[in-house]
Amino acid sequence: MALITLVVGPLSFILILYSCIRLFSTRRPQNFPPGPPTLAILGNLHQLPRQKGYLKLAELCWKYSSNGLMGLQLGPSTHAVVINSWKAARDLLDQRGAIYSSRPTVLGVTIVMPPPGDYHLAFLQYGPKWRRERKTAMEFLKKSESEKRIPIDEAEACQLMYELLVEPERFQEHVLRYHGAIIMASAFGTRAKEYVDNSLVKRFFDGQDDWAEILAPGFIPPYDILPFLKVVPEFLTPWRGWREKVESVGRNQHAVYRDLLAGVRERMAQGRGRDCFMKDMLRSQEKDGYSDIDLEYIGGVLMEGGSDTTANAFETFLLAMAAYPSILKTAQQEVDGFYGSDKMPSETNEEELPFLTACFLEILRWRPSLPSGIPHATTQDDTYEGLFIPANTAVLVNIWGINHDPEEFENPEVFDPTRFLRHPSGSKRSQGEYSNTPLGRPVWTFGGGRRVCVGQHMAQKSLLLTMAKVVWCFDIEAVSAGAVDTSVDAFHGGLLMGPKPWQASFRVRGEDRKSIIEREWEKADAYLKGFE
Ligand code: HEM
Repeated sequence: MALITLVVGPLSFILILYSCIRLFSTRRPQNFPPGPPTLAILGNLHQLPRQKGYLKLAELCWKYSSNGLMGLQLGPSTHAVVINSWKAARDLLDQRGAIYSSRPTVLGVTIVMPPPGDYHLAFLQYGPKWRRERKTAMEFLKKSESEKRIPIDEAEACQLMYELLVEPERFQEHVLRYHGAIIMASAFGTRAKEYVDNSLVKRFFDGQDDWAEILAPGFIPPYDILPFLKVVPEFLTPWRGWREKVESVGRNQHAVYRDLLAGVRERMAQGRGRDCFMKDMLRSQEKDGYSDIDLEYIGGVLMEGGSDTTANAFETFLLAMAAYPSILKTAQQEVDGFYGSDKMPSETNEEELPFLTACFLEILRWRPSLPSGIPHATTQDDTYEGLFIPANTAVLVNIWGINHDPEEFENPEVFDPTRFLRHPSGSKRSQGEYSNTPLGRPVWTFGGGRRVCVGQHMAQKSLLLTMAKVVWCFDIEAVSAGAVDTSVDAFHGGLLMGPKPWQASFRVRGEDRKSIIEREWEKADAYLKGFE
C-alpha cells in the first residue's frame, strides 16, 4: 500500500502537471509568421488593447515582421495573422482570394441576429449564401441603380448645406442624417427628414452605437479563445450581463430593419411612394427565394455599410479643413474655378476635381473609417514566403498599419493630399517601381480581395459631392482657441474612426451663396417630399 502510494502519488502529480502545461501552454504552428513573445495561457492576448488596437498591431508588426505579415497566438490554441503591408494584402487577399475570403465566427454576431444567426452579409462565411447576398448588394450598387440615386444624393446634399447654414451647432447630427438618408431613400424609398428621437434614422444610428459597443474587443467573453471560461460562473467575471445586452441590441436592431421594410410593403399596398431597391426586392421575393428576415437584413446591412463609414469620413474631412486653412483655400479655388460663384457644385467627378479627389483619398488613408478592417479567415492551409498559415486562421487586415507604413508614405502621420497628386497611390516610391509591383488601387481603406467593400464607388461619389458643396458654400473653422487637435487622440477609439465631439463654425461665403443655398433647399425639399 505504502509502495503504491509512493509510486502513484508522484505519477499522478506529474500527469496532472503535464496536462496543465499542455492545456495552458501556447503552441505556434511550425513556420508560423513571426510575432511577439507569448505568455502561458494568454499567448499574445495581453498585448492587444481594447481601444485602438490597430496602433499596437502596427507597432508590433514593424518590430517583429519583415514582410508585413505577423503571427499572433490567442489563448492556448487559436492563431491569427495580421496583414500590415499593401504587398502582403495584395498577395494574399487579392491574389489568393479563393483561400482568404471567409470570416471568423463572431459569437456576438450570431447572438445578435435571429437564429440561425447568419443574416449579415459582412460576417457570412465564404460560400453560396454569401455569394448570393453579395450579388444582391451589388445589384443595388451597380451603375444603373447609382444613376437613379443621383437626384437623391443631390437633393439630400442640398438639405445638408441648408442645415449647416441654419443650425451649424448640430452639424454632427446633420452629417449622420444625410448619410443615413441617401440609403433610406434609395433602398427603402423613405425620407429621413429630421434627426429627432424616434425617427427611423435616429433609431438606426443609436442602434449602430450599441452594435459597435458589443463588437468591440472584450465586450463578449472570449469563449472561443479561452474555452475554460465557460465553466467559470458569470458573476465572477467582468462579463456579467453581456448576453442580455447583446440580445437587446439585436431586438432593437431587427425592429428598425423590420419597420423599414414594413414601410415599403405598406406604400406598395397603398400604391404610393417612389420606386426603390427594396420594392424591386419584394416584387421578386418569391423568385429569389429570400425570406422576410433575409430582406430585412439585406436592406439593414446596406444602411450599416453605407452610413457610419461615410459619415465618419466626411466629418474627418471637416476637421481637416478646419485644421489646415491653406488646404481648404486650395480646395475652394479648385471648386470655384470649375463651377463658378453662381452655381453650387453638382454631379462632381474626379477628373474635374483632382485636388479634392486627392483630399478624399488622403482622408481615407490618414484616418480610415474602419482602421482594423473586418477580419478575413482562411479556408485552406497555405504557405507564403516560406511561412505557414493554417486553415481557419483569422486574418486581421490592419488598414491603419498599411496606410501608415513609413516604407510607403513620406511622413505618414501628416495630412498631405498632394501626395496623391505626385503618385496615384500617395506612395513615396517612384512610379517606375510601382509599375513592377502594381497596386491595383489607390488606398486599402475599403479592404481587399473578394470581400472588398461593395460600396466603395458609392462612397466616393457621395463624399466627393458633399465635399465640393461644403467648401463652395462655407469657410470651415473650429470654435476653440488654439490649434485644432487632429491627433489620433482626437478620434474615437471604437471600431469606427471619426472625430470625437468638437465644435465647428460654417461661415457662408457671401450673401449670393446664401441665397443659392436657400433656393436649392426649396427645390430639394419639394423633390424629397415624394419620399414622405
Ligand atoms: C468611406 C466609406 C466606406 C468604408 C471606409 C468602407 C470600408 C469597408 C471595409 C474595410 C470592408 C471590409 C472589406 C474586407 O473584408 O476586406 C467593407 C465591407 C463592406 N462594405 Fe464598406 N465601406 C464604406 C462604404 C460602404 C458603402 C457606401 C456601402 C453600401 C452602401 C458599404 C457596404 C459594405 C458591405 C455590404 C461590406 C461587406 C462585404 C462582404 O463581406 O462581402 N460600404 N467596407
